[in-house]
Amino acid sequence: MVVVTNSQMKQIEENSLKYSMSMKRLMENAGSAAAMFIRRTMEVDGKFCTVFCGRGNNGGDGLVVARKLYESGANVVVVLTDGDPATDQAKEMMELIAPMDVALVYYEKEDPAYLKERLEATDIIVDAIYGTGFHGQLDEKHRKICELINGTTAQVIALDVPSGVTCDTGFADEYAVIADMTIAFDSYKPLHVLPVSVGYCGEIKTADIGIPPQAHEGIEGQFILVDNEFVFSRLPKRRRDSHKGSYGKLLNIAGSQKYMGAAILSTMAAMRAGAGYVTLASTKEVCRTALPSLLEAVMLPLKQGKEGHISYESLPEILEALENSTALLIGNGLDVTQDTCRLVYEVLKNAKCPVIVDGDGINVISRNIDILKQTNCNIVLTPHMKELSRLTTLPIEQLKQDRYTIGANFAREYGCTVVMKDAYTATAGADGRMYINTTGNAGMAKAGSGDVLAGIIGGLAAQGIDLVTAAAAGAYLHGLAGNYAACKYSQYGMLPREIIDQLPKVFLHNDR
Ligand SMILES: NC(=O)C1=CN([C@@H]2O[C@H](COP(=O)(O)OP(=O)(O)OC[C@H]3O[C@@H](n4cnc5c(N)ncnc54)[C@H](OP(=O)(O)O)[C@@H]3O)[C@@H](O)[C@H]2O)[C@H](O)CC1
Ligand SMILES: [K+]
Repeated sequence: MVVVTNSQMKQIEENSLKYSMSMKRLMENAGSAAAMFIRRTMEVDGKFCTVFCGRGNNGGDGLVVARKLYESGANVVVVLTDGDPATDQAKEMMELIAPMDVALVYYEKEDPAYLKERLEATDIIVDAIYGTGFHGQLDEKHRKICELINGTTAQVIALDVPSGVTCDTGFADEYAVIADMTIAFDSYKPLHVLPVSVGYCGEIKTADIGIPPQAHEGIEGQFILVDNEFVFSRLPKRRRDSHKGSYGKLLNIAGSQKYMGAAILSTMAAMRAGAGYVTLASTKEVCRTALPSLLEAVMLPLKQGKEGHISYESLPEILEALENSTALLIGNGLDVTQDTCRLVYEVLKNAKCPVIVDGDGINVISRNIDILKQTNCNIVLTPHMKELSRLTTLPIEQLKQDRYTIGANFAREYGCTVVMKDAYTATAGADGRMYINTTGNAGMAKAGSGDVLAGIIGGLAAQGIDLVTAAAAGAYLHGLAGNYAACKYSQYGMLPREIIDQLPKVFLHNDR
């Protein structure tokens, strides 16, 4: 599905002007298409419609819808929420509607009691206050208006964007319009697919507004919704004539006296994700303890430092093992000590295979971010919000509002893939693309889930699956297996290890 950003949409609109299209025509087409969708979905003749129009082009589209619904027999009132239209084409639409028997009221000048009464009698509300031009938060006046809209029983149809939702981030003001239907003009925009905003849209329809196909040339979608088709079209079936060497060797440098479970979970998950060999490189104590749970893994027992972590003296053994590995996973439960910092830096500088850095590996990198520029390998980082905040040195509040832009910029600047773990994990590729994951549930919000995800990504990468795909597909598989685990053990009761147990079911259901 092609999803275009606000600026890409503007570019498409500009391109279309080169093919003898005009802004006025586009607005007329947008409003007409929206009115047609409304007519197709509900009875309009004789119904009460209230159209809320802002001062921008979204409001102009609303004026066209108002005219078309009036022509279809509706009793129409237009409420101008911000005074007269401000753009040329919206002004023209105002002139066209003026002679009609459509009441035009200015929100500020109207008696609130009349408006309340009118809304109680309204069957259809058209939200044309803000479209793609909205940014920031709703002001007090518009919050009141949106509250009125959301408080009615009328069908609410949003034009392009439910007002109060920001196009590219999906960030919604707490009073944003909650629509029953959103009519996206020409293309899906990020807010129509982003998990944070999709709930505000209701049913989403795309309307052809007459933009010629050539106007889309050269516009590449930046947001990709990861679904079953995306994942399983990229995970090959295993060949009957293959052997364990065909599925790669993952070196997993993980664990410490404090965090033994992280080493076990990540190793187990990598094996369940199909890797041919998985080697756990950890302290002797961790390896000995982990062995009964990891019968199929290869153990690389290393010297233990004073604080119970892998000693820096183990570096030569690790580098030797790295030589014949097809992927490296580093960081799960490593602990942050002087030794592990030096170890992570040296290993990253020497690695040539794809590398997945999780947990304490990320914390170590955050202390010396430039290390990412001194490597000769492809890297995936898998930070949760707090770790992303450390990596970018930005507050979590800011990340929550715009993690897509921030994550994409970070990925581009450091040439790596960033899996931003959250209720809805998003993976930023170094090429600026964003892969949105929708699987998963709140039962996965438990210590150890991240180790499982890192292991899955590592297991896929070891098999030669390109890193961005391994990361995006890994997040999807992890979430889906988590959903199966929640069905079996409940969100309260499920454990991260059960996500690993459910992974085979995900593969089985998809003939892998
Ligand atoms: N893309 C196309 O081909 C077509 C798009 N159409 C429609 O146009 C809108 C986009 O229209 P635009 O005029 O760019 O923007 P809006 O109508 O969404 O709103 C712009 C005005 O709102 C102000 N604004 C923004 N945020 C706030 C806020 N938080 N508080 C108060 N006011 C706000 C904004 O002010 P600025 O300060 O940013 O200048 C604008 O005045 C698109 O969604 C489609 O519906 C066409 O009609 C068809 C072709
Ligand atoms: K709108």
